[in-house]
Amino acid sequence: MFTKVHSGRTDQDADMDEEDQEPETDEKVRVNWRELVRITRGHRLPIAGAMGLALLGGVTGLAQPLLATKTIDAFSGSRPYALLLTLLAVVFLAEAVITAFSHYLLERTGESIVLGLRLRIVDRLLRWPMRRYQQHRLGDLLTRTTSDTTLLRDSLAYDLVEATVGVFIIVGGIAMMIWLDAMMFLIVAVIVGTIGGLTMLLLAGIRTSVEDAQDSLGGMSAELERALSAIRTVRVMRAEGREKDRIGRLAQDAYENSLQAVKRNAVINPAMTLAVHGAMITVLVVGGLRVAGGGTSLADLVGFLLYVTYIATPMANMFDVFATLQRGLAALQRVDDVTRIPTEDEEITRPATTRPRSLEHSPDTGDVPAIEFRDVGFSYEPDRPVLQNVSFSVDRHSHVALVGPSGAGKSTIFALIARFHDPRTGHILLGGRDSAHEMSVDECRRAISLVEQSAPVMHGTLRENIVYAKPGADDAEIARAVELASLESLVSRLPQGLDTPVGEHGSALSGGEQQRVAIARALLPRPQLLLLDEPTSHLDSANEAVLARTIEHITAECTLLVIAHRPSTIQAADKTVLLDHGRVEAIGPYQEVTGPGRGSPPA
Ligand SMILES: Nc1ncnc2c1ncn2[C@@H]1O[C@H](COP(=O)(O)OP(=O)(O)OP(=O)(O)O)[C@@H](O)[C@H]1O
Repeated sequence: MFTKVHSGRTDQDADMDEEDQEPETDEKVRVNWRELVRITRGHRLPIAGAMGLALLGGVTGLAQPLLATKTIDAFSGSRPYALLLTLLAVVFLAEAVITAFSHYLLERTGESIVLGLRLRIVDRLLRWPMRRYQQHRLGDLLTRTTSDTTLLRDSLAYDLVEATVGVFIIVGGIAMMIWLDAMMFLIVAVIVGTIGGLTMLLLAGIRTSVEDAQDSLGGMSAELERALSAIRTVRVMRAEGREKDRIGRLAQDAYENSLQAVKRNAVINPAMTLAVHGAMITVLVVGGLRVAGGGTSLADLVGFLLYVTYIATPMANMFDVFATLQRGLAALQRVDDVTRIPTEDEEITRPATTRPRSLEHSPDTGDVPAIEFRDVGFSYEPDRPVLQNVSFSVDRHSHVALVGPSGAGKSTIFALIARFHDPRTGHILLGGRDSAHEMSVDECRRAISLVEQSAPVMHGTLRENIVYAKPGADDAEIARAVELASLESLVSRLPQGLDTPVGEHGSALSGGEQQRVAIARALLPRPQLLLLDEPTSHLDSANEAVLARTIEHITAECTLLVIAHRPSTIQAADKTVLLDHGRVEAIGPYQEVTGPGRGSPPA
C-alpha cells in the first residue's frame, strides 16, 4: 500500500509551535486509460506518423478483396485483367512495406516513452523525503522501475495504435460487407458480437491479476535483495533453505496470479477462432444457398468472405489489445503510485527567506556559532518525542562530541542538521541563519558533510568514491583529502593506487579504511561543518590511532561535530554534549559531563 501526501508544510508563522504532523493516508488514486494516453505526451508526432502509416497499410489491405473481386469478375467475363492483377500485386507489396515501417516507428516510440518514464521514476525515487524510504521496499521499487515499465511499453507500443488502426480496418471492412450483402453481415455480426461480448467480460479481470502478480514479483525482489545484502549472516546462520522457501512463496504467489491472467488470456484465441470459423461457415452455407437461388453473385460471395478473413486479424488483435491494455493499466498503476509521491523539494513549500519572529532581534553578526540548536523538539511519530528542548551550540573550528546512550537521539540530531527532517519546534541555526526558514535544503547540505557510522563505500574505484561529492576535483584536492583522512599508506599499498576497484560496498577494504574513505569523500568539498558518526566497532588500536590523527587534522580544517563512542575521541573534544532520552543532560568538558554523579555514560 502506498501513502499520499496532501500538502507541503506552508508554515508562515515562524515560531513553529507544536506543528501538526503531516497527514499521510493510504489513499490510492486509480489510474484509467486517459493516464495511459497522457504519458504519450511529447511523442504524439511519431505516434501520429505510425498511425498514419498503419492506416495507409489498412487502406491498401482493404483494397485487396475489392481488387480480387474485380479481377475474378474480369476473368470470368473474359475482360482484360492483367492491369488489375498487377495492381493487386503492387497493393499487396505496398501493404507489407508500409506495415513494416509503421511497426518500427511504433516500437521506437514505445521504447522512448519507457525511457522517459524510467528516467522520471529514477529521478523521483532519488528525491523522496527520507521517511518515504521506510515505507517502501527496495526490491519492489526496482521491479516498478524495470518490469512494470516494460509491461507498459508493450501496452503503449502496440495497443493504443493497434486499437485505433484496428477500429478503422474493422469499420471499413464492415462498411464493405454491408455494401456487398447487408443480410449476411447481420448474421456475421450476431455470431461475432455474442462470442466477443462474452470474451470481453472474462478479460476485464486481467488487470487485477496482473497487478497482484506484479506486487508479488516486487515482494520477491525485495526479499531477494534483503537476503543477498545480508548474505554473510544468511550463510553463517545456515538460513539458505528458509530464505529460499520465503522467496519461493512469493514467486509462487506471482506464478498463481500470473496464471489467473494467463487463463483469461487463453480464451482469446479459441474465442476468435470460434467467431471467425463460425461466421465463415455460416457465410459459406447461407451464401452458397443465396448464390444457387440467384440472390447474390459468386464474386460478391468471394469478396464478402475475403472481408470476413480480412477483419478477422484486427478483430483478434482487439481482444489482445484489450487484454494488454489491462496489463498496461496494472503496470501504470504501480508506476503511478510511486511517481505521485511528492519529492522533498515539492513538499517543502515554506519560503526559504522568512526570518522566524522569535529570531528577529537575535544577533546574527560577529562570531556566530557554526551550528546552534535552540529549544529543538522533534518526533518521528506523533506522541513519541525523540528530542525535547535541545539547546547547544558548536563554535566555528571547534570539536564537539555528542555522547549519550543508545536511542538518546544523537543520530536524529545529525538527521535534522542534514535536513532529512525539520524540527517540530525550535530552531536550528547554521552560521546564524535558521536552516528550516532562511535556507534552502540545497544550501544547508552544501555547508555540511556527513560521515555515517556504516560509512557507505560504493562500487567503483577509490578515486570515484573520494570525488563523489565533487566530481571535478583536481589531483591536488584529492591528495589533500587523502592526506587529511590518513589514507596515503593505503593508496600507496594498492596495486593501482587511487584507481583500484574497491568491490561491491567497498568489500575490498577493511572497516577502518572504509570509514576513512568516507571521511576523505566528506572533506573534499571543504564543508563548513563535518558531522562524523564515529564507528563503534571494527577499529583495532592501530586504526583507532589513525582515526584520532584524522580527527585532529579535520578540526584544523572545519568545525567538527562527532557522535563519539571512544573515550579518546571524547577527551580530544573541546566540549561534550551529553544527551539522554532526547534531552540535553549536560554540556561541558568531558570530565564534568561524564564524571561521577552523571548518570549516562557514553554509548
Ligand atoms: N526513522 C525513524 N522512525 C521512527 N523512529 C525512529 C527513527 N529513527 C530513530 N527513531 C527512534 O528515535 C530514537 C532516537 O534514535 P537515534 O537513532 O537518534 O538514537 P541514537 O542516540 O543515535 O542511538 P544509537 O547510538 O544507538 O545510534 C530511538 O528511540 C529510535 O527508535
